[in-house]
Amino acid sequence: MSDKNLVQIKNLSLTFNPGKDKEVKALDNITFDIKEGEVFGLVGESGSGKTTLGRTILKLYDASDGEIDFDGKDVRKMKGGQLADFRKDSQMIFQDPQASLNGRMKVEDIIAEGLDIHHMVKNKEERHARVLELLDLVGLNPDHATRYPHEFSGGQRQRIGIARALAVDPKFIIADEPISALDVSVQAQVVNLMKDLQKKHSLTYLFIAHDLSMVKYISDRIGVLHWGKLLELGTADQVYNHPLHPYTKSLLSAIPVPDPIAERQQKIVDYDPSAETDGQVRRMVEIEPGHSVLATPAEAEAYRSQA
Ligand SMILES: Nc1ncnc2c1ncn2[C@@H]1O[C@H](COP(=O)(O)OP(=O)(O)OP(=O)(O)O)[C@@H](O)[C@H]1O
Repeated sequence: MSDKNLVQIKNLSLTFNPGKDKEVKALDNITFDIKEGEVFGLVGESGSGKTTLGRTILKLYDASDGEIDFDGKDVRKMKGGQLADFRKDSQMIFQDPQASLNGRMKVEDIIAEGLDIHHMVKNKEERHARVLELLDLVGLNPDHATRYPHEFSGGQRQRIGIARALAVDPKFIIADEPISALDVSVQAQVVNLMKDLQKKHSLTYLFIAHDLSMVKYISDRIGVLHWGKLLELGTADQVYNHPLHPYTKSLLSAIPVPDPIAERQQKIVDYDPSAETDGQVRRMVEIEPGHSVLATPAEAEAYRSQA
């Protein structure tokens, strides 16, 4: 991992349907950065704003406020050639490979779509050779190129999604719950593959999940999102093994324990979110090096004595 920030997000907010009945503050003043070559895990329960954050970083949604920089360039202002380069450099892997792969297209054409759009191959032979290379990279066979998505298992389909994302040599990948729809038995394989590819190709990931256990394994740092706010940010070890915010503690306590005896003793920590709406101003405060929590000055003091 380098010291350079590839992605910098500052005071990012997005309100859907502003001023209307259905107004939702999906992102609320979020600030963090992702270093080049880093795996940044983003966790939070359903509706916390994870997908919205990913899509806003990729300029698929327009932010209401704040800054997004990618490789030193202002994403919100990108257009023309600069936007086209950004669309190539940043790719997405989706939760449900069944829904995100066009069922009427052969695997070869699915994987090569980005190559065609960005004019990255000169002819059919080069295109085919690149597809075979990508299939091999994600652990699939050359004869899979001529098949359709429905002929594959969930894990294999996600490998196709990964090959499609990697085809255009991206720098940054947002993986939006890439293993949630898969059988538990293949989840680890897909995470391992993603980890290997990240190292091999010096990729930077934003890895989104609702469960801390998988994110902990793949991430360098983890951010915890709730109701559109980043509540805690730290290294995977800090957040997973030494959580500070009560919401993070609650999330951790809900992770299923595979040992039946331990499970009987497992105590779910309830979270009372009323503090989030008490009208007090909270900022991200660094409690120990690299470990920050959204807190009032008084709460920060309490966290400090706890850490
Ligand atoms: N296009 C949209 N228009 C209006 N509201 C939206 C839109 N997309 C998301 N929201 C709302 O924004 C909030 C955040 O949703 P988002 O999908 O980002 O959460 P999430 O953490 O990704 O959840 P999940 O894990 O279920 O995908 C939710 O209250 C959701 O209803």
